Amino acid sequence: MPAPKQPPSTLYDKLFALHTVREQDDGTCLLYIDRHIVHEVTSPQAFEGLRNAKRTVRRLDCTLATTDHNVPTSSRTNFKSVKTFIKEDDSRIQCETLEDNVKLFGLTYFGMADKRQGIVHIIGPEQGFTLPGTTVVCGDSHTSTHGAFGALAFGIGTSEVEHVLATQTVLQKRSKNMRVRINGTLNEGITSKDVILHTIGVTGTAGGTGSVVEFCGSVVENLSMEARMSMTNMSIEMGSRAGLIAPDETTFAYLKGRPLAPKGDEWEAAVKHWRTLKSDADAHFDTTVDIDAQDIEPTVSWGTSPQDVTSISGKVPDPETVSDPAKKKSILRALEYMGLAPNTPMDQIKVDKVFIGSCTNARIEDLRSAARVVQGRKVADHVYAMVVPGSGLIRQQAEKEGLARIFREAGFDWREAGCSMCLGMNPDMLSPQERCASTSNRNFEGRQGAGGRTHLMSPAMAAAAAVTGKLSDVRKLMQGRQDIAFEPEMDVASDEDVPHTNEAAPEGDELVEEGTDAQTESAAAPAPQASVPAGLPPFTVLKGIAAPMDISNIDTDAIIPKQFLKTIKRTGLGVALFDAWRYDSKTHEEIPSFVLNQEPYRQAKILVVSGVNFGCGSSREHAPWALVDFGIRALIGISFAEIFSNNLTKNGMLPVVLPEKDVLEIAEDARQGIEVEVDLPKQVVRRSNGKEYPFEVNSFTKHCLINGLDDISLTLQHEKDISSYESHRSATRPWLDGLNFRGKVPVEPKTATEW
Ligand SMILES: CC(C)[C@H](C(=O)O)[C@@H](O)C(=O)O
Ligand code: SF4
Repeated sequence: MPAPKQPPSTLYDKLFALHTVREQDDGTCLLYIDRHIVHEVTSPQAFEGLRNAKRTVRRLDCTLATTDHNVPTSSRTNFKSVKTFIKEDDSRIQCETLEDNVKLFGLTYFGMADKRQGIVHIIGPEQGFTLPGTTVVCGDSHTSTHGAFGALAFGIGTSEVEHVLATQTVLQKRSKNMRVRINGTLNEGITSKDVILHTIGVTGTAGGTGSVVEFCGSVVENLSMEARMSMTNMSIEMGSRAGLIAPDETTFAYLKGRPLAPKGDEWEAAVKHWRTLKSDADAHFDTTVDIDAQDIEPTVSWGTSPQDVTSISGKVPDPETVSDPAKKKSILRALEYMGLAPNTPMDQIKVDKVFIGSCTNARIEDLRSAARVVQGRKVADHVYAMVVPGSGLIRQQAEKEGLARIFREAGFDWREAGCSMCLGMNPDMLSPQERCASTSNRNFEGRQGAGGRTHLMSPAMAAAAAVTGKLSDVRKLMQGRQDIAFEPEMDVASDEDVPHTNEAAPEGDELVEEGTDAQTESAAAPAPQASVPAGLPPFTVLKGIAAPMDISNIDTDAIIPKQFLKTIKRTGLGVALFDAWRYDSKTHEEIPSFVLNQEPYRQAKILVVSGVNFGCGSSREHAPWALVDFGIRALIGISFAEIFSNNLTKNGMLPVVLPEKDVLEIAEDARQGIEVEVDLPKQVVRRSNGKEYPFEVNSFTKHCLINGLDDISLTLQHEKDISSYESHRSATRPWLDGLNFRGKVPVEPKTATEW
């Protein structure tokens, strides 16, 4: 009998189906995770959970750890250990905690002494750990980067990190399908960073909410892998769950020969499978956005959200010309923060600092493109400019190609790999009011340092700003210039002949060679039995004071700023909730006008948000932890960012989504200090006048919240399904098993009983 004809599907639909271990009646699916990358910021509490429950890491061969956010980018020539190298206590503790967990659980780890260390989203692709057709997760919102390979890649919160470590799965609902089609030919001097900034300007930061976005069209097809990654990296800034690009010959050529990519016959089999990974011609997309390449100019941001962009030949917007009051208010607020006057030509804005780095633009091509602009020029006198390669290997390659020399001769600071000034969790930070031309992805208030002002742009544009001292059209600087070719192939293996900047063996890194056996053995260790569900406080009916907030796009950096992410605990963050808005930065006294500093809102149990897209940006679960620690258990709003919303429910909190009209009515009670009731069993919000507002909630989420159930124990009840999925995966996609890896791996893991 012929196989039933499959309906046309999108690449996302195919990837989702390929990874579904089981599906519940309400559509919640258990998805198998092929690749898990771990960093020091979002993992300590997850490992703590595993330790407490005496659970092990299910698939050591599918998990890779590195340290990136907290690491100083100063020279590592004298690096001995994290303990002696990292001066800030909280940063050091977070990195040491990762190293302790790496040893305890037996993870593969690229530590600071290893030249393969770097930003999570750079090292995964660089090593061939990220592969087409896989699911990739990390406790980090920019995991979307890996979607450039045709992988379903998305950020998760810390509770989900723990879930993946223990079960190698996540619970997911299907997203909608969105397509961004970019056709035509890019003009001279336009890079993929301009393309994605322009696209976000068109869609807005909430344009992709609820969707997985596939980028396609001739422009995308002609981009290199590095350039594609800059685009999928920023797909999270459109609010989408993930960004995807169908794998093609460019993808395969990039991956071939990478240390963790399949080899020999497995390579052939893998490529055969990868070639099937594309959307069918007649597949249905819920939304399509068409962009004409000719409309894209060098693009820069002027405000405090990645959607606040314009062309370098444009001007700072004038709020007086905007009729929508909410939009006008948000422009006014952004201009005040950015210290910009309306109608200022963008190319007259002077900068103090230039940052070339981050998971968006710290790859070798990015450095080449910046070096082309910089060569033979000097950094402007009043500017401090830095280049921070995305990994130790990129740094090494750039030195080999002479790029480092070009930067140094021009007056750039040439740094070691890490997240650096992208979010200032390490010593690289802006001072208040300092203005920075940055190749990173977020220009939120305080993102690069409290009071710092960020303008997002491409590496070439950032280089142009460095040498001219102001935002500048890079095309003018390139006129009549000969293009320099930087051709050497990048060596991504762990080559012991090439000395790393760290000569000494690290104290903390007890490493053994060739641990593949240990890896495979422990990967095959029997999964622990389900324990009694660890208790979350059950959520039934909540009645209390509701605090009103009416700003749109409140990001998680605002809810809990970066300096508070350096904790290894879940508790105690309530005092830091909305820190920059709640306390004066100089006196640290409460700002009386901020709602949570007022009575009765100090006792608020509910937030009523009458702006859209609350919780956008980072995946930090610290945001819900801070809210719950303050006393908030429910949020009522028009729309919430997806990772944030997920993180709420994993912490026993309820996001209630209602139409704007309803939210505004409830906000009225909130403003008057009247209590509001959220009834989860009946799925209604009730005002004191008795008016009820019904809301939707996924039945599985409702069940877990009402019963205070933790997902891991529930998932482990489906151990048989997970194991049989794994057997099928090994039989059909064997290249995904085991780390095909000749490098160093940590000492053997302890077993749960040894703890
Ligand atoms: C620290 C981490 C949770 C965060 C993220 O999720 O994105 C960070 O990488 C960021 O860019 O804000
Ligand atoms: S966005 Fe910045 S902080 Fe986040 S992972 Fe990328 S480089 Fe690091």
